[in-house]
Amino acid sequence: MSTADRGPLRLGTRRSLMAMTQSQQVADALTERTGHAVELVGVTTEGDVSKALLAQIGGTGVFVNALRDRLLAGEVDFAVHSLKDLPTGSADGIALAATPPRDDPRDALCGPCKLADLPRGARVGTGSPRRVAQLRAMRPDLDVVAIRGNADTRLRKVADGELDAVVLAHAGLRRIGRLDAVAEVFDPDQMLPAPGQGSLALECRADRADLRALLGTVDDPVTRACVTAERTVLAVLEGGCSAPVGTYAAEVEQELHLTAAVAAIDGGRQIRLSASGHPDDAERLGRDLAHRLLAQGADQLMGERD
Ligand SMILES: NCc1[nH]cc(CCC(=O)O)c1CC(=O)O
Repeated sequence: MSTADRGPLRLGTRRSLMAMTQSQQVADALTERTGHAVELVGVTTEGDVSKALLAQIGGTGVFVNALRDRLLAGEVDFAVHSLKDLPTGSADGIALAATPPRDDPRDALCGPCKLADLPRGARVGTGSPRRVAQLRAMRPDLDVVAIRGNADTRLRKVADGELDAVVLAHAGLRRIGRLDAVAEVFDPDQMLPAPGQGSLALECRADRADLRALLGTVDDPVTRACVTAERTVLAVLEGGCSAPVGTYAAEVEQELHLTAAVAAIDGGRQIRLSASGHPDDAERLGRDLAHRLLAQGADQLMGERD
């Protein structure tokens, strides 16, 4: 039976507002391009129920594995993930069928004022070692507090006065309709985003050529090249989403520009390098840059924990 005979395509998604919103956007884009109806199937993942800090459980696919299990069992046709939550290694039997056009990849400060105007010793929440390291590099006086929970929960801690500010992904805030909370959007020169931040990933079973072609209609090759370069840096450095690794790639006039940094968690030292090349060589660009970072001591910096 071909895909067209099966009724609506079943899209597996996490149940959070952010996940549901981004999945519905993908569903609408697919229906517009292909005429296929798409229905959302909510799936609870380990990352949604575990209380552990992401820095401890992250990088191992806690937001992803349950969705992949549903794909392999044939219970859903494809899954939509935040690309930043995908482990860098490939998964048996699973294909990355599309990366739709990327949303804003930058991080945002949510609070009463810009970072420079926060009082000395202000309490700023984030669970990400990458954000911790870069925040401390800019403002060593801050009290950086480890938090987790969905974006709404984190914003509530600011509203309740428990924290002075939190750092969140601009893309996620836009998806949950909370750009009103943003006081400052960090330029990548100040804070390099996580590899793949702001991008989505559509996965399906590798043996479903029909689906891969159908999902490919929403793929954006520029996004694919950028996130390939970024994720290759992370893969070579063997870090997950919990590693203090920031990257940013952009394509300008058919040239791919990539910047990557590894930062000590105390903000004391950072190694930051850039390279450019052809978008078709995205993987090599990422690999070469990662090896240059390692040659300058990146692995030693990543190993330093406080
Ligand atoms: N790990 C949680 C997560 N996964 C993706 C996003 C944001 C949206 C995106 O990057 O696409 C977030 C929240 C955050 O970092 O603020």
